[in-house]
Amino acid sequence: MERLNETEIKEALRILPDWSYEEGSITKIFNFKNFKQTFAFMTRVAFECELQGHHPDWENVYNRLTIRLNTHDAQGITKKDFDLAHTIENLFNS
Ligand SMILES: C[C@H](O)[C@H](O)[C@H]1CNC2=NC(N)=NC(=O)C2=N1
Repeated sequence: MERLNETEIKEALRILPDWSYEEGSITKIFNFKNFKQTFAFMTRVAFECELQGHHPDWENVYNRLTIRLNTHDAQGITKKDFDLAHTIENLFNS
């Protein structure tokens, strides 16, 4: 899949609240009430990742979840990352 350039990435980020482009990934920090809520959300995300064949680099510390998305094969950001970011947002907002 084709790598997006920096202008395309900035443009696509405009409709993704609190996501930013940092160090080769698109990233967002999610905060929850507690660990259980956080891990429940991670589980829902994990099933979607399997469906999409695309997976985040993520880090969980108690009620905080940092998600970073990039495409290894393309060595950058592709539409796959934005598709997954939108899926994650939809799950977060439902
Ligand atoms: C072998 C497997 O299909 C690849 O490693 C997939 C799986 N999940 C992936 N996830 C992400 N974020 N980037 C990839 O390039 C990627 N590639």
